[in-house]
Amino acid sequence: MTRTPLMAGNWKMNLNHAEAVHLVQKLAWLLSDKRHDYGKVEVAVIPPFTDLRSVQTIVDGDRFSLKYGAQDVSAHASGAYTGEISAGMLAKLGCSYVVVGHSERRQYHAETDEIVNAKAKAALGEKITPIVCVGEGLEVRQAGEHVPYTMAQVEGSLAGLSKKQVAGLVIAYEPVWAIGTGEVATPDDAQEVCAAIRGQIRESFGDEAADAVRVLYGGSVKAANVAGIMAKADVDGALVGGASLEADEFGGICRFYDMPVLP
Ligand SMILES: O=C[C@H](O)COP(=O)(O)O
Repeated sequence: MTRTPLMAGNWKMNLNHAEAVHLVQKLAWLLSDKRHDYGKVEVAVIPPFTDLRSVQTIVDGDRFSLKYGAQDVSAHASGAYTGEISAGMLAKLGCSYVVVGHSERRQYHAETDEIVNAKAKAALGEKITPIVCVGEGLEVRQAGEHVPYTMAQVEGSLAGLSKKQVAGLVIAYEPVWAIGTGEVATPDDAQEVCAAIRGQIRESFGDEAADAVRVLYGGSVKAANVAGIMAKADVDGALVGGASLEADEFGGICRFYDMPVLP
C-alpha cells in the first residue's frame, strides 16, 4: 500500500499570531512553486492555539492544500476545565490534526498513556486525526530497552481503538534524546523503532491497519538529513520542531525527495 508522506511542523511555544501569518504565507508561496512536485507529500503546521484562527484564514485562501492542527487537546468535551481546549473547538477551527502525548507534555505535564489515550479518543470523536507521540529517553536507550519501552507506550496510547481508527492514525516516534539537541537518530535507529511500531500494530490491529497507519520520525530533522530518514521503509514522514520555524528550511524538508542522502 502507498502511504502519503506527512511532514508536520510543530512550532511548540513559538510565534505569535502576526509571526504565524508571515510564516504560513511564505510557506504557502513556497509550496505553490510549480517547479517542485510538492503534491507527493502532505504538509501540516502545528502552531500554538492562539495562532490557529489566523492560520485558518491564510489556509482558506491558499492554493496549496496546507493542513494544520493543534499541539494538545482536552480529553473532556466541555465544562469546568480552566485553560483547556476541546476537540470540538479545534474541529470548528478546521484542524485536521492534533498532537497527543508529545514527550514535552508527558514530561512537564505528567501525561500518562491513559491520558494520551483519552485525548486521542476525544480527537477521533471530532474527526480530527491524532498524531500520537511515543519514544524513549536517553537512559532507556542506553539500557537497550527502547523497543519494549516504546511498544508499551503504543499499546497504552491506542488501547480500545478500532482497527479502522488505527488505520487512519499518525504515530510519531520521537526519541527524547534527539529532540532539540541536534542529536539526530540514525536512519537505521529510526527504522528499527518505526518498523517495530508497525509490527505491533499488525499484531494488535491487523494487516490493513498496519499497512495504512503512518509512522513519522521526529528529533532534530533538517533539510540536510531528511532524505536518509525518509529512505527507510517504515518511516512515512517527520514531526519537525525547530526546523519548521523557518519557511525555507521546512520547505526543504517537504522536498525530501530532491535532497541528497548523506553518507
Ligand atoms: O515535535 C517535534 C519534535 O519534538 C522534534 O523537535 P526538534 O525537531 O526541534 O528536535
